[in-house]
Amino acid sequence: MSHIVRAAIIGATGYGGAEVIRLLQAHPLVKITSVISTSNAGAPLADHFPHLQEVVVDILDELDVDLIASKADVVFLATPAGVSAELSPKLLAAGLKVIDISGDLRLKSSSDYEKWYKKKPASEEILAKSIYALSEVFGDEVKGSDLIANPGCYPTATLLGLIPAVKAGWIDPSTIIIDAKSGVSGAGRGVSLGVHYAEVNENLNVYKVNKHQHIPEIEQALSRVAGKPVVTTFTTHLVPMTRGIMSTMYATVNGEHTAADFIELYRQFYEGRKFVRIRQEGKFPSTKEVSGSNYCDIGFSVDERTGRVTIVSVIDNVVKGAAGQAIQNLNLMYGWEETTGLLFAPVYP
Ligand SMILES: NC(=O)C1=CN([C@@H]2O[C@H](COP(=O)(O)OP(=O)(O)OC[C@H]3O[C@@H](n4cnc5c(N)ncnc54)[C@H](OP(=O)(O)O)[C@@H]3O)[C@@H](O)[C@H]2O)C=CC1
Ligand SMILES: CC(=O)N[C@@H](CCC(=O)OP(=O)(O)O)C(=O)O
Repeated sequence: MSHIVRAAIIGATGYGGAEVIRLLQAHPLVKITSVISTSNAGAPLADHFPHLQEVVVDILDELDVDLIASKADVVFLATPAGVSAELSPKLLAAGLKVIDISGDLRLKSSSDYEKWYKKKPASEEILAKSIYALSEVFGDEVKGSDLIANPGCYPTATLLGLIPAVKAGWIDPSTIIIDAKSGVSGAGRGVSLGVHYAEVNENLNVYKVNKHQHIPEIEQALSRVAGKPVVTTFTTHLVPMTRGIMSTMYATVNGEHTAADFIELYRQFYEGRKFVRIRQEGKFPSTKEVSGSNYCDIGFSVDERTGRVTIVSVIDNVVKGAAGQAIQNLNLMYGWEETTGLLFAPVYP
């Protein structure tokens, strides 16, 4: 029988942190022992998130590494870029396991991190130690590790949709184009003009064209799987909805593979992995069909006229794209069944 693992959440007053709390409170093998805020320590968490009143330990702790180490075994960082690069080494030195939901530890090249995030990178030692934990693909490396770089939201949807085909050599990686769309919660709880209701409602915005920080993350993973450098075109759009990511991907098919062939390839690749669901031929997923859940749903079409495949992949950005996958990785880290505490159906409608 497993012992109960004690968890602390840094960034508990943000969307990612709140979702870690919501999901962990139902996890049978974890107890939340500390919720942490840098700007509101001593205040009740319910002041920020009334929906969490009486759900967990309510008073926000300050960010003090020794205090965290005295209360917890594992720490989730749901913090802005730049925080984990500096904080992770201290947390590890205090004997804690670290699961970082930010982008700080995902890129193995510190110069890429500096270029795309415009922040000071983590040390080479920390970058070498962190495991890029796209659970269904690199999950074998997670067990027993103590430093997890949780994948980004867009990369999760995109990579789960592309990797089986790239690995099998069924698509030409140099032809991949990714058209991605996100709900507004992906931008976090902080208010800015770009997420203002009047700017987003009944509007469709393209943003960070050829400048998005997830481009090097997607290319890093695709290059690893392809065994050669891969560059891609990846474009993001903001959609007037709260949760959800849809990544629509196009690539030239190598050889003669039908949509039915792709479906079979992906079903085999993800066999036994409950959180990736492959649609039947002619069926495509919508974001609402995974909302509030840890599922990633994928559909296919092959156009015989162009020789291209269209792959559509959807996730909930805050669950599979952040907190849910982080808990899936916690499960893998401790050698538990990866679905523990996560097998709930999407919220529909
Ligand atoms: N939202 C999403 O869908 C996804 C987000 N992510 C990533 O997860 C991270 C968190 O995102 P999200 O929750 O949306 O962001 P939010 O802006 O909603 O929350 C971030 C939280 O970080 C805390 N914080 C700010 N500065 C510091 C600091 N210097 N040290 C410690 N904590 C700090 C703040 O709380 P306080 O001031 O109380 O300390 C704040 O509530 C980001 O790196 C984001 O890019 C990744 C995947 C998906
Ligand atoms: C809608 C929206 O603004 N989404 C954010 C997602 C940010 C994110 O998740 O950042 P990291 O994965 O790099 O931590 C964006 O596109 O930048």
